[in-house]
Amino acid sequence: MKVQGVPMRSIWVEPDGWSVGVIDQTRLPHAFVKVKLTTADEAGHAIRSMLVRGAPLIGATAAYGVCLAMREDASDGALEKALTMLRATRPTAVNLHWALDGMRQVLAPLKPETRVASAYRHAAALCDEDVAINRAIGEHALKLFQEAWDRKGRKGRLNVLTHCNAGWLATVDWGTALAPMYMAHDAGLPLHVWVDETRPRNQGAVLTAWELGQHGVPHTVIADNVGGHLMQHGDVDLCIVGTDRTTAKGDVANKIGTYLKALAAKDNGVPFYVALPSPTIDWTLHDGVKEIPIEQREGTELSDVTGRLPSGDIATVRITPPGSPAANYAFDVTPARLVTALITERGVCPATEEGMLSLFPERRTERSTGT
Ligand SMILES: CSC[C@H]1O[C@H](OP(=O)(O)O)[C@H](O)[C@@H]1O
Repeated sequence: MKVQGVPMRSIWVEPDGWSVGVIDQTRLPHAFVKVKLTTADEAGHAIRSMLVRGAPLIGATAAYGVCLAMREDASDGALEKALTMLRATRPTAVNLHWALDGMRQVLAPLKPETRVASAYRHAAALCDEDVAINRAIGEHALKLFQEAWDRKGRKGRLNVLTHCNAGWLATVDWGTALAPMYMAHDAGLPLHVWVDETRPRNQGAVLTAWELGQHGVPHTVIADNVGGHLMQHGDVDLCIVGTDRTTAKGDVANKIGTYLKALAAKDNGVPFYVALPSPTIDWTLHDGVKEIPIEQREGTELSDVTGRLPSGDIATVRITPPGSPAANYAFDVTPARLVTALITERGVCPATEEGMLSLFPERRTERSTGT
């Protein structure tokens, strides 16, 4: 997408042909800072610290982390060490494991001296595939936006609610849940986006609002607990969110608070869509609530808030009493029964096993043979 009118992706290989450029998302929206990753450890830290975040971008960063590791030492031991380190960075987004499994599958059979070039080729292909997937998701979701606008009699504006950031900053480009927002806005559909602030890391208030503002998409930042009230008063025409891991039966892990939004949507008859790139499907899982690992992060992410002072300086302040512990669950699981439909790069389907297999029939044979 564009930043100050300049097209760019969220991750790129620098002109030196090997170091990896990313945007420091912990500095947004007050500063736009690019960071150069030069080692696998720096890539691992970028993921753990959420300098880069979002399931697809985590996968892409990990893939380039393997590239950086191979530059230093392309031995079998170094490959396994890098894969293990990167795999341990964050537990919930399955794209991380999908990307690393792919890098291992490509590199392990090769002679060490050929691994670096192959690693960069595969990482680049993974990024290009992500962009194509997200563009396709956007096009499929755009049709749902247009249907919602028609149902509304094309009056007023189309109010869409989203949670967290599933924009181009969470992917290599376009985003998943935000891709149709850009397309709808560019097509002239009078879209307005309710942006959940998304405590405690505030990916909505900080990242989604910044992205939409950069593209000129009308939006309003709201507290996480406002969405239900807006739905009760007919001010939300549809919800669309991203996902970090979706099971073979359509249970959706996403940023903490998504489940509560889905409950409110169900109670008010508001369509609740999940933008789902296929690398985010974990075909091995069936019961998301029981089986999807939920990341728990430092309590200080909840007890402390960082922002810009009137002086323009950036500061961090504590908002909780010194003695109060804070529990920081980073994701929750929305059961498939609360999801109106899954929007994948191959089209839209019900959040059911049969619905997903109808779009990914090759998985049917795997499941029947247990491969
Ligand atoms: C398109 S995946 C975006 C997904 O990732 C976010 O989590 P985090 O910011 O912690 O990486 C959130 O769950 C988004 O929906």
